[in-house]
Amino acid sequence: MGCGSSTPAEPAPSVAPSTVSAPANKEVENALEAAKVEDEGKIKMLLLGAGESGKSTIFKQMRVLYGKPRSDDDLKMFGCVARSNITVVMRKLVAHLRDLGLEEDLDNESKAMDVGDGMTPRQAYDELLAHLVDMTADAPQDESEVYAGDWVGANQRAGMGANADALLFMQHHDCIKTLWNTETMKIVWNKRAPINVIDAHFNYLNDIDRIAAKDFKPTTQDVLMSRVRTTQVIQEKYKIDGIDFEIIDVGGQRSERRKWIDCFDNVTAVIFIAALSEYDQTLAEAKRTNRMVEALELFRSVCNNRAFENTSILLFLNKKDIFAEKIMYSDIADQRAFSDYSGPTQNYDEGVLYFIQKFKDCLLDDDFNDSFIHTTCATDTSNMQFVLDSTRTILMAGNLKKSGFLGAD
Ligand SMILES: Nc1nc2c(ncn2[C@@H]2O[C@H](COP(=O)(O)OP(=O)(O)OP(=O)(O)O)[C@@H](O)[C@H]2O)c(=O)[nH]1
Ligand SMILES: [Mg+2]
Repeated sequence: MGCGSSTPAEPAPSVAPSTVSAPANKEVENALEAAKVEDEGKIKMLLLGAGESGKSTIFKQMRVLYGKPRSDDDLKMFGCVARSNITVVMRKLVAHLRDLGLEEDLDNESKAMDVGDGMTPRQAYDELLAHLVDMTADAPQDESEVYAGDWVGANQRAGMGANADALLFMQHHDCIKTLWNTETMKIVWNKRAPINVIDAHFNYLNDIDRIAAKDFKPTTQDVLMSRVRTTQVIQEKYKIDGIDFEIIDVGGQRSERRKWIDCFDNVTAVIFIAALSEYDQTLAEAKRTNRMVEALELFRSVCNNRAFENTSILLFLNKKDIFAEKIMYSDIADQRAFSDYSGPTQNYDEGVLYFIQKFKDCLLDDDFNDSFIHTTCATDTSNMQFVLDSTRTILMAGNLKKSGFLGAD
């Protein structure tokens, strides 16, 4: 297989025949046979889907459920990423507050508050606008001073951009907290669809003090909620109940998809992940394209790809938690692409069924009729344990042939 990987596959034995004696030849044959048998018993799962659908989160859950605990070095990197994620989301929200013309609301809120010696929401907003959005403020404080005694600190593995944003978080977390806790910000949050923020970072924003603390050590949940765009094919191997599993994660944004084809060989199952909650959002990389429309098109092309003729295809409709929340204030039928939705508003079950049908409509034949589809929350370990265990059982039984699965959970 041609995938680049963080955990390279065992190299297949290869020796040029002309240089090998007869007994050695036998050894090579045996080794090749052993490798083939090992490969045949192995279950190879490929995670596919558009950007931000949740592939890497499921990849991380495999490690939580079946792999080794993270090293401190890993956790420091994720700590740095989590802090930078907060700066990214806040930068977008502050700019959006301005674009929505809500500064006056913030002023009114500030006037009605008695903050004593503390800062008003308007002051917090002005500071964030200068430092995070317009970059009109002075150069930041010395990094070593900010990170003195900090467990996470700066982290080379997180990359330059994440380090710069994590530093901004450490310098302005008081302002971020003050502004986040305003009524005006609640309005901005509910109008976030056009600005493509990561919904899971809502939880980070509600936990600023812990994340800014010098002894902050990311929890498993923090790691699962952290966001780094995948730009490399990554694979990991697990032995579960004596069976070898290999799971492959790829980048889902448009520019990453040309790398997918290198991973198509000998795949037992494709797990296609689509975010249910993204029906009212547009792509990060193409602002005019609805994310759900993109996911449907991508699903169509994956299911009808000849490379997967003999491959099981499973569909995970992910981010069900965000979908459940969003459906209460963002109507499916308000989206041009889904104006044919005729079910009741604010109805989770009807909304899910509608999108399941949209995915089924992508198939040329009815092979998928027997299939199982899971609605998932990739950041919820117990939900993923249930889903991945049943996926595993079905794949191991070998009774999934070019289909997916449909199971209410
Ligand atoms: N609330 C919630 N957040 C989720 C869920 N699944 C993923 N996320 C979050 O969504 C963000 C994007 O998820 P990723 O796993 O990085 O998405 P991806 O599909 O790997 O994206 P690319 O690497 O760009 O292809 C992360 O911050 C996750 O924590 C979910 O079911 N619920
Ligand atoms: Mg990813």
